[in-house]
Amino acid sequence: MPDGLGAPLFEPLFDRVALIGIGLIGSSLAHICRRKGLARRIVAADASKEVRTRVAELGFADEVAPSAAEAVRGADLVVLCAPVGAMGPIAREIGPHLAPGAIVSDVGSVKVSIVEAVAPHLPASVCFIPGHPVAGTEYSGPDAGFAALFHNRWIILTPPADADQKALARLSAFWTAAGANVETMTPEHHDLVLAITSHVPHLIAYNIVGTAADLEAVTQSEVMKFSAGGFRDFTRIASSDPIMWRDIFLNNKDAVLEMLGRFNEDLTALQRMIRRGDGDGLSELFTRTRAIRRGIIAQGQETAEPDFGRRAQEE
Ligand SMILES: NC(=O)c1ccc[n+]([C@@H]2O[C@H](COP(=O)([O-])OP(=O)(O)OC[C@H]3O[C@@H](n4cnc5c(N)ncnc54)[C@H](O)[C@@H]3O)[C@@H](O)[C@H]2O)c1
Ligand SMILES: O=C(O)C(=O)C[C@]1(C(=O)O)C=C[C@@H](O)C=C1
Repeated sequence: MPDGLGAPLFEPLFDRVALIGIGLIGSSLAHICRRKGLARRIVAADASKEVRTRVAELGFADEVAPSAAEAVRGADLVVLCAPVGAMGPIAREIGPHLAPGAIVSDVGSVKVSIVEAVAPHLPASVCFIPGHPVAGTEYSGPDAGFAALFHNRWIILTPPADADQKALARLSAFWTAAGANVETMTPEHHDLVLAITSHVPHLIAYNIVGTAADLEAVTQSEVMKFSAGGFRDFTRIASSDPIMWRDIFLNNKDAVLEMLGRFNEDLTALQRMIRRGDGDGLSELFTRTRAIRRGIIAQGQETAEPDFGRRAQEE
């Protein structure tokens, strides 16, 4: 049955793509590279021996390198797919082994701190174009990836002002062929936008699930038994990878705290409406928020019942 991802390219866009860190995102990139013929050779590296063994078993890479330094040798595209806090140390390791002219990118969920941590370790002969696919699930690890993850999702690239335009076009073509829509912006703006659209929502989910877990008047079995709708959606988000999210909050501190300040002010206003019995105020806000959800669906960013490969994972 056709998978909706289109035919493979006639010519691969890259000779050797090195993916460093093979969890959900790294393995999804390997799958789509293979599925669409984006690279002549896909090389995988991961700090964990267990993960390297599993990647070799799963067979979605042509080669599993013993180290990141080995993986990047001769690569014309290197994509760092590790947790945000690991990007700087990886850049330090691979810097001396990068091929001149290589494009180096990443998929980290924050951008300013990654640019600061990675750029100083890269030689002037490579082109560093940071990136962030706004696509994911609550699952992690090399078994979690699937080729359609980026399909019809955004990839945000944050090229430096003096970035090589040919390299930018080549990386954009790579993501477009992977099914994504490309947008460019500064790292600072990226971090502010993602603070409100992704980071604070995750913090709220972690917080509400933690609050429910700590209640004395409602038992744990009641929380589980009556989690049919809203709370259940929060538990999905709050089951996301702890290391990944620890690193995101530690590395997008200013923007997250700024958005949390705004969130707290609005929450206080809502609290007041409830206390004062301001039904008009509540329904006016809820009408506005419903329109936002409908706008997202109309843009095709969300389906009524998103799956994102979850069914396969849960079986
Ligand atoms: N999960 C999502 O929804 C999502 C979406 C978009 C972007 N991101 C970003 O993508 C990156 C990867 O996320 P993921 O969900 O694939 O994580 P994951 O936990 O599934 O996989 C991360 C992998 O990186 C490896 N790793 C850790 N340190 C390393 C190092 N020093 N060298 C080499 N490998 C190392 C780990 O062993 C693991 O296999 C993160 O920066 C995250 O912020 C995640
Ligand atoms: O769909 C989910 O489970 C996600 O949390 C994906 C999500 C997001 O917040 O939208 C999470 C982190 C990423 O950096 C990008 C995407």
